[in-house]
Amino acid sequence: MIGLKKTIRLAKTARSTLSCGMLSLASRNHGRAHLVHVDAARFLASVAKGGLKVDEQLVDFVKEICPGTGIESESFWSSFGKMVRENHSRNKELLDKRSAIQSKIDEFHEGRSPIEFERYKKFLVDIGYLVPEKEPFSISTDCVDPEIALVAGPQLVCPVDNPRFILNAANARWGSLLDAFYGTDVIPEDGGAHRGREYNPTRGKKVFEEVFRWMDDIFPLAVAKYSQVEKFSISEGKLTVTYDNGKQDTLRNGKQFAGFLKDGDELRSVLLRNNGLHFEIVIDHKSSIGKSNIAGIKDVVVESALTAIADCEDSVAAVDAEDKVQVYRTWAGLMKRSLSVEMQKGSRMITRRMNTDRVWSTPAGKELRLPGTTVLLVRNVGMHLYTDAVTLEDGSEIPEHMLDLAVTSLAALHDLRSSGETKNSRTGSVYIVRPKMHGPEEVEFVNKLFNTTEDFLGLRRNTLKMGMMDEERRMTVNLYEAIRAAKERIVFINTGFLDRTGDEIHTSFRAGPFYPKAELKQQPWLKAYEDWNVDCGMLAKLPGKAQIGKGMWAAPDNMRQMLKEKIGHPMAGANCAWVPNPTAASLHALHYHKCSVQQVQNENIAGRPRANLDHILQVPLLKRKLNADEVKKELNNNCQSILGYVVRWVGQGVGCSKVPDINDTQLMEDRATLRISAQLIANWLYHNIVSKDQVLSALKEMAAVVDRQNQHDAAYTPMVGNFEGLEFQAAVKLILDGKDIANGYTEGTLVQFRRDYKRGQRGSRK
Ligand SMILES: CC(=O)SCCNC(=O)CCNC(=O)[C@H](O)C(C)(C)COP(=O)(O)OP(=O)(O)OC[C@H]1O[C@@H](n2cnc3c(N)ncnc32)[C@H](O)[C@@H]1OP(=O)(O)O
Ligand SMILES: O=CC(=O)O
Ligand SMILES: [Mg+2]
Repeated sequence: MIGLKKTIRLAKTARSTLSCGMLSLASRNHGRAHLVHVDAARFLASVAKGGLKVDEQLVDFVKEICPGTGIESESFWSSFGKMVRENHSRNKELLDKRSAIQSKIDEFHEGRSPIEFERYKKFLVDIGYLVPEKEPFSISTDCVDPEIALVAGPQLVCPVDNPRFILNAANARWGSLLDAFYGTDVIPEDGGAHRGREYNPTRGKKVFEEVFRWMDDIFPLAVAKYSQVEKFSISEGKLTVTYDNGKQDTLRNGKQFAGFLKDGDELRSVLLRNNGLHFEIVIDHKSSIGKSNIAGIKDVVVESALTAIADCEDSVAAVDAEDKVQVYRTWAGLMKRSLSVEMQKGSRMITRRMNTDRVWSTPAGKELRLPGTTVLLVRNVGMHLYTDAVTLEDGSEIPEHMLDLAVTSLAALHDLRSSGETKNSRTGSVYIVRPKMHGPEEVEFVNKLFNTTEDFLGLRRNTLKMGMMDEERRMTVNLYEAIRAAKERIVFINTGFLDRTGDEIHTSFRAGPFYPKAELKQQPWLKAYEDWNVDCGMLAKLPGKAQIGKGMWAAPDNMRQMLKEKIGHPMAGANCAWVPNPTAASLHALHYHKCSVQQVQNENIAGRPRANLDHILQVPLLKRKLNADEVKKELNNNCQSILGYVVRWVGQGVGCSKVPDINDTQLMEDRATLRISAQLIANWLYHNIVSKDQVLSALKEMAAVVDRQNQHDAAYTPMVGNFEGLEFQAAVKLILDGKDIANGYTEGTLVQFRRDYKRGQRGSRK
């Protein structure tokens, strides 16, 4: 604990004041005096490094991960300090520019309805929102792993502050298709095929029927069906199947046979390949599942998530040095491949670690080695977040993304420098996803920070690759130029349609009320935005070097619907699309077998006219009258989602939750989905579709529902009876202040309330 005397001494010497655990420091910026308020305990527990004040937990952590990277911690802080000092003002300038542009747009719309389109478009050019496009170009990114550059497949996203989940994500390269069908709603539970605690053979039979149907489709046999196969064997480098009538057959396309494994004379595994993705038939006649079918198939394992994003951003609640160290330590554990978790699985304790490579024999008898893990990318936070884990000497917080960039890159040196057989990147790259950038100028700035980071970590130029989220409206409309600004290191453009929807509302907030959430998705802007992203990616020649990616399937329990619909992503020309968990990755992988993305890109997309920018700029304003029931339902639904998510964020530090909507559909909620819900209600409030009283009473009504949903969670504090509590108040603020919160981002509010919550907890522990 910090001594009171020391605190008071510092308060005096720094011409500062101390109140309620907060220290107010007098500071000057660009010649102007201002007060900086900092958490006294944190400020005093920080250490001077590189002209900054760094929380000692972070100092210790950096010391801990430096050995093996070739970087000394002192030199790291000194270079990092220089980067921050040289760039924090520019960061602020760019954020101010966002606000200035937004104010002009607000002014444009205020009191003017409907939008005069040509005038609006010209105005966007005049204020620098829409920038002119320059001459054609192609990206030149090199040293990209094939999982990103060449093979299309699912991309899993996972909060990096949860070691149990993130290890699962790293290992989600391979997943059991039998389990994916058995354990989800893909197979209906009627006709005795229910899921239960014990294995249900009726369901098991249906699972096999369904899996064989997919195999017949993807890896057809020349004559008959997989359900009729009694035996798999290998002779003279060829796969032979023997049917139950004794006849023999082989694959219609022999090239799909990629490898096998034998135990003595017994065939144990048959490996098939299609569109660069693998499918393994595991054979064991003695296993309980193997006994249930004539061919002795114990499992069908599919190559699932080729890549996974370890998320430091919207699915994570990291508000201070303690949380950031947890995030970074887990990422470092992945980069060192040393991360492990002792965990209870059923009635057993197990240790989860990262898988090693998998090895088969090729048909020609050579070794075939395939990665056992996904290629990991790390998503840093956006430019608008500031952290108190490191401050300038005057106590003001530094841009958190700079810290993320430097520390996640430092940790990744363990992978780059590793001489081990199994590496995250076999081509010597580090993959960093950058969210919420608003156009080329910001990309250029971030690109410069990448250069600086490479320089002080001693990395070859463009080792640090950039994944670029296309999730802000100003980013979308200037995407081609944004890609150009990072053309030597870009490895993906991904349509984060959730943030993008939130920004769609916030940007044109004053123009009028927006459609309810479900209808918003049906409006022309969304399809135009999705197509435009693919078109810009094709024009800049991403295929073969980088991914064109699509967004999250946010209903983790609706796998049947996902299996039906998410094929739309590869069919639209996307090399990857996001899934919320490993099972979804195994199922979504089937889409990339059915659809060759390369073929779609070459035949359907290359050369087509680019999607229409005018459609993207059509603001999806409500064009019909909503009745009272519709308003109430939408209001309740959004309040339920907001509270269900916020209550765990503020009270438990959980950044991503599964929250039931009003129809009892479990939805993945993160900061981006929160942004949509909060912005929509704030927008309706502003345009008098709902009143403040209606909002507050809906929140109270839904608080009771959310309390009930969480009643079995011992760590949960109910909101009913505690409406003054931080959890409830955070939700209120997100809506009531939604009009004025920069870009409608939720993180500032969440962080503030979570920090207060943690401070309160620390106080009560004293
Ligand atoms: C807009 C955007 O930014 S989208 C990107 C951000 N969103 C995400 O990253 C979503 C990630 N997904 C998740 O966090 C979770 O799946 C949630 C919160 C949606 C649901 O979590 P839960 O309710 O705990 O999941 P559920 O009970 O269905 O499954 C838990 C099991 O699945 C695994 N799992 C769930 N999600 C993931 C994941 N993303 N990666 C790896 N494993 C996962 C867990 O490890 C656990 O298995 P285990 O017991 O063997 O460890
Ligand atoms: O980050 C993803 C999104 O949809 O937002
Ligand atoms: Mg997002």
